[in-house]
Amino acid sequence: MCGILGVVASSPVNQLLYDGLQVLQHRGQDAAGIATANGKTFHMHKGSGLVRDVFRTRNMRSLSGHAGIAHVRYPTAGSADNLAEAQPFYVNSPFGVVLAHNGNLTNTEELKAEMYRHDLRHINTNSDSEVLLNVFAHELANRVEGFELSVDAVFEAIAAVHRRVKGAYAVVAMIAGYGLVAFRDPNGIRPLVIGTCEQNGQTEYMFASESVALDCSGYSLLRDVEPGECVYVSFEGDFHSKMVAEGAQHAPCLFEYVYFARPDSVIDGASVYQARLVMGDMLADKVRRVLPELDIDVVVPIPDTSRPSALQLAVSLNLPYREGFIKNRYIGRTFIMPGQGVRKKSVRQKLNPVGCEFRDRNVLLVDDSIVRGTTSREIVQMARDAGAKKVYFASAAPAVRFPNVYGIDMPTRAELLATGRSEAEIAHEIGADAVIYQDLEALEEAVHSVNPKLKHFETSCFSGIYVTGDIDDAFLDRVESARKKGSEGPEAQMLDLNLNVAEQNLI
Ligand SMILES: O=P(O)(O)OC[C@H]1O[C@H](OP(=O)(O)OP(=O)(O)O)[C@H](O)[C@@H]1O
Ligand SMILES: NC(=O)CC[C@H](N)C(=O)O
Ligand SMILES: [Mg+2]
Repeated sequence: MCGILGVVASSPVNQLLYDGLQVLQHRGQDAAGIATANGKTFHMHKGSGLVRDVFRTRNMRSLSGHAGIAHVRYPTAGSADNLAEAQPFYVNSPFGVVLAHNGNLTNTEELKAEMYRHDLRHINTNSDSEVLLNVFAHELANRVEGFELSVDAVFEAIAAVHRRVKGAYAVVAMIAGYGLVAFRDPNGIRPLVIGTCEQNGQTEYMFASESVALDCSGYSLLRDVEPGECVYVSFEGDFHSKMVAEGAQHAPCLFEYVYFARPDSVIDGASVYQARLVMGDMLADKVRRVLPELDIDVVVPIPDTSRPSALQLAVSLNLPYREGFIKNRYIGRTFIMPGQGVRKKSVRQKLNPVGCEFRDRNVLLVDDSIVRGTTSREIVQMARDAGAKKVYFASAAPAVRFPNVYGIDMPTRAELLATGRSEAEIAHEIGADAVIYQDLEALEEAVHSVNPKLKHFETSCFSGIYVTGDIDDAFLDRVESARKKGSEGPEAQMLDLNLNVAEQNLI
């Protein structure tokens, strides 16, 4: 899950973008980049690592201009350590276009072949985002009259992008000399909000993956970019928008509410914090049903993300809530780290038990989700080592049994703890006395209750139902066999998919 930002302002935006990226750091820890527009010139700097490590003063100075886009990366295509896949991406025709993308395309291989054969465009990395940029640039070039670009041409180009591209994409892009474009896929799987701020007698616009970036930058949340909508803000600050996708149907990703987004963000009109509180209430109901004897002395959250749900669960069950694990504030999020080895090591570095909360007690550990089981396995053992009598483990999300193909690195069924296992087997696997999962209907209801307008969700990792309608067993099998062949990380998968394209379409 990456984080994206875009801004059209009336004064330099380099610091604004840097500060905004720091607030979105939880969405991607592998690489960061900023591109600014100054007249018809783009300035860009990107690198591997955290935001604070990528930008030096000299880099910041070179990022001049009153408009810009920015990105923090959590790779789901290509590889984690390939700097060439850090974003934004740049292409020089037409006009010069830069683009930053959150999500994952599901027809990358077909598009890549089309690019090569019909559009005569070269794609130089394994990133789906570079493909997306080139589709946009090609469709834009087809609509340029003389040397002028009209707003309608931008809208038509994005309409054509929606016809060609499948999967999840929330995007900010800039066209040199013209303006900033923001759009979201027709299902609105990935989030994108618009904020405004009055400065120097002008309305400034900011686009961000999460509203928290607006709050911290002094912008007010205006609304979300609608699924299938295209928003265009000229560098002079003129705002235009149009619904350009056919058959858009809103189905935001449920996992944003479970794990990815910061709790202080509002996504698609639903407060993530409130949704997590309701998840806690609903999970408490489930715990009551599964453990009617309720032989629990204390509720302990697994920091950070599960805290609001765990707190509300404890309130609902009338049980003490205790911070039994202390989190090292200098270690990042474990789940989005590349490589199982580093993820496993990081759990122990990140979380340490407070002995007195476990000794001779029956504890209910609460996490937002169990994916690979990296965290839960280690945590249950730590609780036992600290002297717990019984260890129950509750998850505010249902069992994750299916790969995610829309921008979360859960590519194979084999690496998901819950695939092919009953709840008793999962409990055995992580060493817990029992595991209690939220029901999917309850999770959907939790988010729906916070914004009743949200009726459908992207639930594939729990349900196996893929909203874009183009994912079948053959697709998943291909991803899985690519992953099996290679080492860990999305790299092997994408390399293999590209080979498939070469075999099927090009040679
Ligand atoms: O079953 P797993 O594969 O371990 O994945 C699930 C865990 O990973 C995440 O924590 P993470 O450390 O990434 O971030 P957090 O501090 O925001 O909870 C999530 O909150 C779970 O704790
Ligand atoms: N998680 C994401 O949004 C990833 C964006 C893009 N697919 C990449 O791998 O760089
Ligand atoms: Mg966690």
